[in-house]
Amino acid sequence: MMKGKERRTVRKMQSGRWEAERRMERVRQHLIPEAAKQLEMARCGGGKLRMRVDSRCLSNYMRGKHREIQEKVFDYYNANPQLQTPVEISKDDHRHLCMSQLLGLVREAGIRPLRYVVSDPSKYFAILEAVGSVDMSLGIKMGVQYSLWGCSILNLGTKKHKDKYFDGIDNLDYLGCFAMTELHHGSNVQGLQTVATFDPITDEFIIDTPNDGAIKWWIGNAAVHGKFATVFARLKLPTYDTKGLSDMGVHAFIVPIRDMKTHQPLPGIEIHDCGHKVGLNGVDNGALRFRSVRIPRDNLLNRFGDVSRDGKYTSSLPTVNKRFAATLGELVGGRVGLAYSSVSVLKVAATIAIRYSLLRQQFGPPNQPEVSILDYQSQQHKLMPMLASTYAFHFATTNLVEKYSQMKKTHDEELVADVHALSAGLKAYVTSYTAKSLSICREACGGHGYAAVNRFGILRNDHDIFQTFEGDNTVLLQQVAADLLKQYKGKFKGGTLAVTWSYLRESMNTYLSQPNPVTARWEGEDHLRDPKFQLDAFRYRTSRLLQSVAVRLRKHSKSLGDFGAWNRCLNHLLTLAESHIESVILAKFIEAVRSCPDPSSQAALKLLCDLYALDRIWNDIGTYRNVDYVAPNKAKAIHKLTEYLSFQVRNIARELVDAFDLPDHVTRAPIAMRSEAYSQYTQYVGF
Ligand SMILES: Cc1cc2nc3c(=O)[nH]c(=O)nc-3n(C[C@H](O)[C@H](O)[C@H](O)COP(=O)(O)OP(=O)(O)OC[C@H]3O[C@@H](n4cnc5c(N)ncnc54)[C@H](O)[C@@H]3O)c2cc1C
Repeated sequence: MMKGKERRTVRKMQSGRWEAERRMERVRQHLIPEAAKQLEMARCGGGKLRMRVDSRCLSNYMRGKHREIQEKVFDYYNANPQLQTPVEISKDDHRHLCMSQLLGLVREAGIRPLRYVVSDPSKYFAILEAVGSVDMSLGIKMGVQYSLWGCSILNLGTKKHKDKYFDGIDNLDYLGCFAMTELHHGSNVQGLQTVATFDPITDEFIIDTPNDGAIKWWIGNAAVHGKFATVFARLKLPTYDTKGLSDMGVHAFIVPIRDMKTHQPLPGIEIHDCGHKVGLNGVDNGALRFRSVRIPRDNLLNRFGDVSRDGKYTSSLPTVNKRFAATLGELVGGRVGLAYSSVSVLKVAATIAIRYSLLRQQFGPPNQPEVSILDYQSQQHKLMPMLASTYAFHFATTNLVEKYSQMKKTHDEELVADVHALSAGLKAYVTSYTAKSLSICREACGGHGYAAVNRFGILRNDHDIFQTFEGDNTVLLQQVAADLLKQYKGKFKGGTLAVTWSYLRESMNTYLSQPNPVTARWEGEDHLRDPKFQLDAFRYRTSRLLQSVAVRLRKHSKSLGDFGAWNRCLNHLLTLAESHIESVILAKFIEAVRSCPDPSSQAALKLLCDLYALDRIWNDIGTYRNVDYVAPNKAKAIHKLTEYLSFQVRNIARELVDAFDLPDHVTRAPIAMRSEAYSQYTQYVGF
């Protein structure tokens, strides 16, 4: 006699098998003949589709070493319903709630982010990611306090600043802002106009907003909560003859903006609210104007340049440009955090869209049950390459975080350059991809995707600005392209290549030769799924773009000058940067597949990795065709295989999103609940 539990297990297995059979029948008869053939093979022992994924096992491989603290964050907010952000909330209430959420995390849950920034940055980013899943406004508010205000003190200041401010920042007594952007200048930081003039008589700096264009704008934490701001201003020093002032370039200064007791703006400081935004309304962005605000000389964050009591300037770095680069270089942490958090947004969105697409049924063969919308090839085309990209980005950004942590420990110069370019490229690429995907997910969920409670609208509005702040994506991609060109030129001068670009060393010799007409025709599945073919294809494209843009720039600079030539080739340069970043992402994904110890998880990851690679190649098939890297028959085979891999991923899609390990109280959308999704949705509406 079977016991109750055994009976239930057998019933479950049977129903699972019947469901699989039913699906197979539907596929065979109506949907995808090619896929049906494969299913048939599987049944006859071909085994191709017998992929079993243990989502726990895969999740363990993915989750990284800081999952515990993320669970602490999730549990804390889950246990405090008053701290959960409702779907409808006014701007003022949202700001207030967001502040309470942050205070709760630090003072009740006892999480001290700034300590982790110093001791273990990857743990800090894990907290930031978890907090952003609770409410993106909270993630950004925390980022402003710790990644921007806190890190400006840690990275641009010296010991005296750390000693004075560390604890207050960590425990939120010293809420602060990062005041770089002005009304007239955002991306062009060297164009900032706020001035800090040294007064040798009083041993103070005088901070001034010389015109309306120099009003600090968009400053997070400024409108309501901030007590301090790190203000970026042009340092002006009296000349030796004391008849004029010399401009030493942009420097950072600590400026108290509100009274510690009364919380009123301090004399000379005018603060206004930037108002209601498209998203992130839990963050109080404000505008600041300074009128002869005096701060002690000690408030200059003096790691890269200092002013002595008698007004002399000293720096270990020889030029304004070098000091400026060093200052901005220290601020990459914010960018790393955004890239990492953007992947987390993509995971939430993909989970909601895929779970719902598995649940939702529309139409079907005559006289048979309706099919799940994820069985439609078009739905697979929308969501499966996105799922593959989410995995790809997960490994790439995890690696970025590790590199950043290592850089902070070693201060190795090569690593610093590498992290700088990589964080710019990944931030730009991943946030753009996520922004587009959020709209695709909304649409993939039809009308119910439009209900605010199902989250796509809020996620889309909150995340959209990730493409702009911490460096506009178009501007960041240009930094990547500029770095590639620098490496390319260096190579010809006999220099070495930074780690991330090291593949170019080979590319100069191999990839620039004409494509091989024989391999251009190879279309076998084994060849197309060979990581070597995939990486070669990505790298070939990057190397070609790099070489051709270098030639074009040289040609145009003769008549247009450097600035004009750069602008003439700008779209080409952006394509180059994206191509390079895709190569880096693929290389990391391939490495992650190879290192996975569990065979079934490894097989699932390999499938995703192939889909990521082939989908990207197909996406840019025109380029490959134009240069005959891929012959027509091969292009067709790539397309067919991409569709087929999407179908295969569909079969394990549930397990793959489960492996993201996002509890229902984090995804929150009723349509994506693991069970009773429809009834949770109807309950929300009031039935
Ligand atoms: C919600 C929010 C919060 C913010 N928080 C802060 C904060 O706390 N502190 C702070 O200092 N700042 C903050 N900012 C400002 C933010 O960092 C800037 O908006 C950002 O750096 C972009 O600058 P910009 O707005 O001047 O855009 P612009 O530089 O004017 O860009 C506008 C457009 O021009 C294009 N463009 C600009 N330059 C080039 C170029 N060289 N080549 C090609 N295209 C170009 C861009 O791609 C973009 O499409 C925040 C902004 C927002 C909206």
